[in-house]
Amino acid sequence: MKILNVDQIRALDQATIQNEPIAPLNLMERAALAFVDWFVDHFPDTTLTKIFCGLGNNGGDGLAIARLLLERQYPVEVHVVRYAPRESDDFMHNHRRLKLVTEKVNYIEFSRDIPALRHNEVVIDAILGSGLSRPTEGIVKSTIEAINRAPATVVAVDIASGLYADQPNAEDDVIIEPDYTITFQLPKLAFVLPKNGRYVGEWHTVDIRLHKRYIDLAPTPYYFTHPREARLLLHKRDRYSHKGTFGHALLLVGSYGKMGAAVLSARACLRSGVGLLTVQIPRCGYPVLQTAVPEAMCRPDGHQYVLTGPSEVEGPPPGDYTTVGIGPGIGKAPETLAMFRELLPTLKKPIVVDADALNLLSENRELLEQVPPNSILTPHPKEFERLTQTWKDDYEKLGILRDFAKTHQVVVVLKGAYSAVATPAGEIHFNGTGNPGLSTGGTGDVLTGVLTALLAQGYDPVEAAVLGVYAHGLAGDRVAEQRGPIGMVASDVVDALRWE
Ligand SMILES: NC(=O)C1=CN([C@@H]2O[C@H](COP(=O)(O)OP(=O)(O)OC[C@H]3O[C@@H](n4cnc5c(N)ncnc54)[C@H](O)[C@@H]3O)[C@@H](O)[C@H]2O)[C@@H](O)CC1
Ligand SMILES: Nc1ncnc2c1ncn2[C@@H]1O[C@H](COP(=O)(O)OP(=O)(O)O)[C@@H](O)[C@H]1O
Ligand SMILES: [K+]
Repeated sequence: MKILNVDQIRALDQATIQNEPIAPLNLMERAALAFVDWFVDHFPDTTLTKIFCGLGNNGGDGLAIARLLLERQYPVEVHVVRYAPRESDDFMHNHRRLKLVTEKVNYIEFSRDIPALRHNEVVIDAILGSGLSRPTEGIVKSTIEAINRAPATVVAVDIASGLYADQPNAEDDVIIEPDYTITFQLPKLAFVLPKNGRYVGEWHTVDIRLHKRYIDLAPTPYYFTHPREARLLLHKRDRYSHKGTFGHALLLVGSYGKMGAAVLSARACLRSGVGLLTVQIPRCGYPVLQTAVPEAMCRPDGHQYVLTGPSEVEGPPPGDYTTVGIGPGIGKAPETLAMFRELLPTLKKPIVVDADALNLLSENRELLEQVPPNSILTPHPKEFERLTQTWKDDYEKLGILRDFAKTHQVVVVLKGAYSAVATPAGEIHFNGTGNPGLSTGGTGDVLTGVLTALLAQGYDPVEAAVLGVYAHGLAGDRVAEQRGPIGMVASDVVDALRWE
């Protein structure tokens, strides 16, 4: 699903109006109806609903929503924040329509006009939408502050008032802090950026049938992975397949004290459909791995505690495996760096690079050029900062991320809430699965195993990253559903992986 910028959203509205064709007022009615359909599914008709409207089209939406809820017998109060002398045309039309249904429309010009808000009430925020062009001030700002102080549940129409859809806000901007944002047709870039968490809440898109052809043709580097899109990436298994069909992966993982990372990545790799798995671990990990992961073959390293490369047992060179996953738990010993330095030029196919292997790249930047093209790098923000530079805001970070993936021709999974998969072509795919329960040691090692398995099965690296990140997050969501997010451990995530 595409993420478009504000200019494109405006053009998309116009394209819909001209090509469908549909009158602007009817498009607003359709938007209001879609919002109301969601709203009545979530709040009973006894909910006292206070709708705050601005004077633009977001306010127009709010007035239409008020009328539609009144028709459905909801107890509704309308409060228009009168911050300017002029209203938009569609605001005026909806104002007239609303007046046919109720005489009671309140106007907020001064702070004393702001109504009291209680915990069992719902506030609908329709003050400002995607037309925001400057920081909130005056009575708009005071109203937003009052809403944010109140214990009521807040639902934002399209986007929280005061939040820019596609550019950074200033630290001191006053912005609605909604519980929910119900947005029209496509998500906004602002919704998936860490700084904005409290200005978005739980967000949902509602379909208002905007012009499909315009959306299909609109150029954008930003995408949000819809569950349907993720499922389409999944390869079907042939009836006559055999274990050779699904690749032979080599994981280079673990060190003394961090053998858990090796076990987690190996188990996740097996649970993600790899045909055969060999794991090279320092000698001290041999009994651990053979016991915890009997399905994997083991290549004990010549070194007792860290990876050095040469193995005690015969085996093909790493370049002969279908793919290699390296990093979880390996540490940064000089011997391990030497191994990494020797290994990289021998690899020709895409690999997965995580954790300390990424830190080795940051500290030895010349190695970056040796990483096979289209490899998948999976940094968390700190690791990514070490690989690149600091950023002043989330938007600058996205620019750095796109540049890095393009310059080095790699796929980068920047992990966290809404993990971002950056492609060598400069696109970014945001992932919506996962929850804060995943913020616990080892879940990243699980992701490395997942991605290594997908590469081994012949997935295109971008598709592997998008699908793997999606499935990993979904596994976390299954665990959260069953036992709650707090106390989830990485092994639970492995067990909850499903490929269907
Ligand atoms: N155009 C369309 O066909 C549709 C638009 N829709 C709604 O329209 C909204 C966008 O409407 P608008 O473009 O009118 O935008 P807004 O409703 O955000 O209002 C913009 C107006 O407010 C002013 N303004 C901007 N920042 C301000 C601030 N900080 N303080 C005070 N005034 C400020 C602007 O100068 C402009 O006059 C969307 O968010 C959505 O809710 C929906 O009805 C769907 C269809
Ligand atoms: N709040 C969150 N919401 C969704 N996913 C999260 C959240 N916090 C962490 N994750 C996911 O958990 C994983 C953590 O990886 P990482 O930081 O490398 O952990 P570790 O190094 O301990 O294995 C990543 O896949 C990340 O996207
Ligand atoms: K709003």
